[in-house]
Amino acid sequence: MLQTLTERLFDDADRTALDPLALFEEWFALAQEAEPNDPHAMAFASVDGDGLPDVRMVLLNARDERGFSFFTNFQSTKGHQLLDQPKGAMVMHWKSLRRQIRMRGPVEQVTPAEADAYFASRAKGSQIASSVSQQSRPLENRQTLLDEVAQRTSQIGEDGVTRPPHWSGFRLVPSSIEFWKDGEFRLHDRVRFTREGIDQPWTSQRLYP
Ligand SMILES: Cc1cc2nc3c(=O)[nH]c(=O)nc-3n(C[C@H](O)[C@H](O)[C@H](O)COP(=O)(O)O)c2cc1C
Ligand SMILES: Cc1ncc(COP(=O)(O)O)c(CN)c1O
Repeated sequence: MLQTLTERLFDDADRTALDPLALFEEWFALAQEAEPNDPHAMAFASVDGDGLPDVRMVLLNARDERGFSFFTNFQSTKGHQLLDQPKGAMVMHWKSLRRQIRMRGPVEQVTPAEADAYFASRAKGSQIASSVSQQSRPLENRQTLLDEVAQRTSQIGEDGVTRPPHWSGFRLVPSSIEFWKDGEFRLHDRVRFTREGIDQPWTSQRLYP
């Protein structure tokens, strides 16, 4: 009988040839079926200049062998933190599945072409919001934001919205990926994959829960 990747993941006799990115896809597909909303939401942690961690939710965008990306304002708090210290960690927790995936690693910027392509695919309202929002900076009141959006909307008219140069994507290049699945009486299953670099092989290890 054909085993799922997850069955092989937690089968201690047979884990060697497993690709954590393929496992991610298996779990993410289940999450897309089961989660009531935002299966692609992830908490993303960065550190500030004092080494104090910071964390917020973002939406996972593209993912491939290069890493896992999300889009944001590079002038936001997280933008400054990640430009200054390009490393991060993320966690996705799917309550409906009782499963968690964590990753850590260096962070790089997506290419301008990738950012342009994704920005162009977004709803015009979201494009305008991203071009107006001075994300993470003080806002006097909500009406100010609404006025700025209205002004930009009438300026743009029927034209397309150009991606602001400070709105782009960060890509987490995982050096570790951990899979966690809920078990009875807290006897959860955990397996962590690590690698020395992006072109190095993954090795895996079961961990105490
Ligand atoms: C489910 C969810 C998804 C979010 N996705 C994003 C996102 O993809 N990009 C983004 O910039 N902010 C996103 N936000 C808002 C961030 O959590 C955060 O408030 C904002 O980016 C400012 O963070 P910062 O001050 O640490 O830079 C999301 C919030 C939630 C609750
Ligand atoms: C401020 C902000 N920017 C970007 C995003 C990503 O969403 P999308 O690119 O799908 O509009 C979100 C999602 N909640 C957001 O809140």
